[in-house]
Amino acid sequence: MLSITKEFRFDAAHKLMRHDLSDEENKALYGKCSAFHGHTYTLQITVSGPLDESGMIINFTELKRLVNERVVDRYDHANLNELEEYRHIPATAENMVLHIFKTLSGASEFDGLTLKEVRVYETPDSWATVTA
Ligand SMILES: Nc1nc2c(c(=O)[nH]1)N=C([C@H](O)[C@H](O)COP(=O)(O)OP(=O)(O)OP(=O)(O)O)CN2
Ligand SMILES: [Zn+2]
Repeated sequence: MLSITKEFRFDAAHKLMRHDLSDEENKALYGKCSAFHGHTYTLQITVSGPLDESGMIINFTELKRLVNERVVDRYDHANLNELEEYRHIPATAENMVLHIFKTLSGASEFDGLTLKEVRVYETPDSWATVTA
């Protein structure tokens, strides 16, 4: 199977919390991560599909425009807890990758293609993956 992958980076802050818990309960559940802190996230997007007349699955430039518009420009230098999608669920790597996959998989730019994998690295050695 032929696929292409493009990688993005963004800086964002968050604290892990559940709104139904007190500060003490969040501290007990999430430990140090219940305090505000930041990450330089890495996001990898993998797309498969047939080659078009230009010899591409999708032009990297078009993929960059789409992912920046839908995700990176919103997330970079943001407090993730204030974004609509994480107002009611914790901004864990798992929830982020699920949301990003859902957001991008509906994009018309991927018509006829398959969004194969989305991966979010919270740190260089910790990541979450959704695979189609
Ligand atoms: N399954 C998950 N576990 C944790 C998540 C997560 O999103 N999914 N997130 C966190 C925190 O956000 C925390 O910032 C990262 O924790 P940790 O890996 O312990 O952070 P370090 O900075 O110590 O990173 P190293 O990988 O050890 O360098 C916690 N858990
Ligand atoms: Zn964190």
